[in-house]
Amino acid sequence: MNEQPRIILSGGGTGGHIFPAIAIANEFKKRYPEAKILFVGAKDRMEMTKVPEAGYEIEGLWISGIQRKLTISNLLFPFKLLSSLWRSKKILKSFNPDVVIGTGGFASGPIVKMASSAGIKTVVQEQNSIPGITNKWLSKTVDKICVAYDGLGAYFPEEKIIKTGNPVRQDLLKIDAKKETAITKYGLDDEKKTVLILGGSLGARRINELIAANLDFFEEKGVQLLWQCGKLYYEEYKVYSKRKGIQVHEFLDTMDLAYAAADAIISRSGAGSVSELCIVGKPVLFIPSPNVAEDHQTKNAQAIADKEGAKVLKESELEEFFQKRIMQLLELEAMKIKLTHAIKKLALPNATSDIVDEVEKLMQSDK
Ligand SMILES: CC(=O)N[C@H]1[C@@H](OP(=O)(O)OP(=O)(O)OC[C@H]2O[C@@H](n3ccc(=O)[nH]c3=O)[C@H](O)[C@@H]2O)O[C@H](CO)[C@@H](O)[C@@H]1O
Repeated sequence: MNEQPRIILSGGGTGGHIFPAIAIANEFKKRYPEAKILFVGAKDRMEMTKVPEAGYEIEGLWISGIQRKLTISNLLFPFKLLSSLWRSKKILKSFNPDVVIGTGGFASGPIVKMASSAGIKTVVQEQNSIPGITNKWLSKTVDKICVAYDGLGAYFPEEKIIKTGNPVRQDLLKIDAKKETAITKYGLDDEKKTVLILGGSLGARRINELIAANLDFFEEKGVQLLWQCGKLYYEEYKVYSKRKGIQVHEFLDTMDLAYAAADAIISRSGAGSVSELCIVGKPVLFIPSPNVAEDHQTKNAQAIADKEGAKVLKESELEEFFQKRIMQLLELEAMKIKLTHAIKKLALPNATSDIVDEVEKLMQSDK
């Protein structure tokens, strides 16, 4: 194959779409150090900082999602879409990619669509068991669709689907040897148990409220907290970092170390978080977001719980069961062993490499 493939990656809005794209880009760079890679995202969204931090260039489109209510942003949507399609055409013409890969989110719609209609090879990667609007829209015209769950034939053309799993950043694949570094990095007490709290890439209001209401409980139990509260909530919650044994972070940039430090993890069940937690293999309590399309986070979490790989609590059950469940995860040795063993079995650690294999095959084909 050409040693200098030209690749456009596009996905964004939330970390769940950005980090898979970065993992794929890194795998390409490993295989083809001379590869030319460009990201395309949405102006003002998380990708505009996270992608340059990962060492890649990004172009931002004027695009946003459609909300379910009447807003100014919705009224502007047709104009944004037209402007983004036009801008995408220009980007494709000047960058001249061999392939365009979309990892979901509204940011990826225009560029992947324009690439398909220009006859450029295209792939989308769907992280969830129920696809988002953008990938459904793109599925008719793209060449291949890499998925992480069975049953997506209900939404996508069956002949295009390849089950690969979700791309996970390389540094998360081996965390067992990193505990000591993690304890030093986060200044934790190695005599105490650590609970890591994750609200997905943007943070979760209900989880933050729950943790704030249980700070005395954790202190009584001698448990320290590594708490990612999200950018939107940081101003409100950072004050709790003043308490001993509690660290509040807006966003964790070294997730490998955060996972390595944890004795138990409380997390939303976005697809990327779930895929990573299977690889990490620690006791997990999922609290799915009830505010996502077709309740897909509950499905993501339930798929793991059905195989006895994690515990799940709905937001409506937190009052009654939260304290009991989290202490079980920290204290019941037999349960901990059973859960970690079962969740690890569900890991698909070769996903990134399998996706890049599929993209390579497509690039070599006549289409
Ligand atoms: C509210 C919402 O719409 N959530 C969706 C979003 O989730 P969200 O954007 O939260 O994404 P995921 O749970 O899939 O992944 C979160 C990613 O952010 C990283 N991370 C998180 C916190 C942190 O401090 N540092 C950090 O690096 C994690 O390591 C992981 O790679 O996209 C997912 C994948 O399409 C969907 O399944 C979720 O339903």
